[in-house]
Amino acid sequence: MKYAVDASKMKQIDEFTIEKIGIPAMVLMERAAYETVSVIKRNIKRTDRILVVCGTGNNGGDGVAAGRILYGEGYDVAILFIGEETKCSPQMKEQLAIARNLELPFENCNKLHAYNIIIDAIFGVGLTRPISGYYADIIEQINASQSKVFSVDIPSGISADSGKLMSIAVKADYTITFGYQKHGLLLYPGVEYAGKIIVADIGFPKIAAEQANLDTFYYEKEDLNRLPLRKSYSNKGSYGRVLVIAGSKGVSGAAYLSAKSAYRCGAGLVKVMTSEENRAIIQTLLPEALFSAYDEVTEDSEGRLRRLLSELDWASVIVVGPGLGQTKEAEYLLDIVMNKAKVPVIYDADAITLLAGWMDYQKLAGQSRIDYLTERLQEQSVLTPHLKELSRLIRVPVSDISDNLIDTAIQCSYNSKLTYVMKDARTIVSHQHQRYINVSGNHGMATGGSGDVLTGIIAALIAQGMTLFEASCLGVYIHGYAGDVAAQEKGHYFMMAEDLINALEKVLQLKGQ
Ligand SMILES: NC(=O)C1=CN([C@@H]2O[C@H](COP(=O)(O)OP(=O)(O)OC[C@H]3O[C@@H](n4cnc5c(N)ncnc54)[C@H](O)[C@@H]3O)[C@@H](O)[C@H]2O)[C@@H](O)CC1
Ligand SMILES: [K+]
Repeated sequence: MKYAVDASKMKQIDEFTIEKIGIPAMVLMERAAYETVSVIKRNIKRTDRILVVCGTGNNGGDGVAAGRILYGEGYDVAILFIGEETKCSPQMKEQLAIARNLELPFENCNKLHAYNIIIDAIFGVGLTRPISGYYADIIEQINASQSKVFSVDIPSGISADSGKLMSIAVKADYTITFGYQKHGLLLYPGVEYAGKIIVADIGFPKIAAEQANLDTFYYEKEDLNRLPLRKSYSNKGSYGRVLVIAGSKGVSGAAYLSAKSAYRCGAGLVKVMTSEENRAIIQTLLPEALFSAYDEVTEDSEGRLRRLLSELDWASVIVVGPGLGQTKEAEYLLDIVMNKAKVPVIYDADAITLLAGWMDYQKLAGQSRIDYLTERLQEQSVLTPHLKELSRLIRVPVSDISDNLIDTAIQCSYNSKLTYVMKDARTIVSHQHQRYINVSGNHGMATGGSGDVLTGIIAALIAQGMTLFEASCLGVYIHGYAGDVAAQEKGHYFMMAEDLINALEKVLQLKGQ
């Protein structure tokens, strides 16, 4: 598990390190420059011509210092300084003075084509407004060049907070980022602009991060070790009972995928509750699953309610929604789950659309929609909307959500005990003040049934004793990792949801490796 920061957290860490600990800003800058140089040296030739493009802030200062170090080692380097010198930060002024004392060559912009390596040190985490004019022209020229580009801290033009373009951004081959991953390097489109990302330690002390209360993290391969322990002295009762309330007349695929994924991730028992019509197909495709019809024709309504309640009591975790439809019947089932379930519930797909419909009906808008969910759903609930479903749920346009993923996640969960899994190319899991950004997965997973698999995985992890937030983060990571394995084996075009389930075999075996 690693933390990621936005611009304001990074500033807090910087300031604490400099002001409270007493490490001078110039020392940090020199270390940043050395780390940058060491990555660059590993990836260029002695004969390359290097242009360092520097802005007025400390990002520019890092660039000038890196240029100076390379120059000292005999590389062919020039500095292109863009901006007004009077507006430079104190450290940038110092770096410029040192470079001039050493008579480093300074270049002007129309010579960009004469260099084949560009160090992009125009803007870092201090970028606060859209880029225009001269700066935008230079960035356009960098992107049009054939040069190999190294971005210092973050590609200039990418928002460190959201990953969005501040009108235009440098397309880098490598990004050397300091101290911590930045949100903007993990989120789209920033991740595509960054190229290969190297997180370099430049000596921020641990205590600086602690006082900044870092609250956003991501997982890496070793986090697969978080999978719940399996004990040798155990039986199927030890690993929980997942009830999947899914599917409708003639729609059985979602229920099957969810239930099978839950089994494949270690759940002890999985029961599919679906339409009687799906009995034969579910029992044929997944004989391991228990079966219960929610629409048995022989029952009266009281008998039916009693049976449904006993199924809820049987479960240690409930999934409701995949392929359930939006009929009166689905509404009835959802209502029972919302009011009667005493165990964790994962609300997915049609269940989320139905919830949105209820709020439309009650004419709720804005924050009151989020508050309604907080009040109406029991604390032990996970909601797994993709952005379109989330848009319907909280009545915010999809474009606004995707421009402000992290802020939306904060808004949904800071005052609530619910866990939100906001599914996108970079899924965000949010619970109270903590957020997880998922970095596994690929576009081959944008295929029918992929979400049903995720729901099953999360349910299995909850069934085996993980907290809802932990299970959601790890579930999303495993799901994406399985997608990466499937893409490798089958290709992005060919792969489909069933391949994700098959790939779980390899992913889960990575635990302990
Ligand atoms: N403060 C520190 O101790 C350290 C900072 N470091 C570097 O410093 C960077 C942050 O430095 P700064 O906070 O000085 O900020 P930046 O260097 O990222 O850029 C801010 C400068 O650009 C200007 N600016 C912002 N948006 C603009 C726009 N759209 N058009 C034109 N000008 C614009 C600002 O007015 C300011 O002068 C980090 O990304 C990192 O590279 C590193 O040296 C490590 C230590
Ligand atoms: K930069």
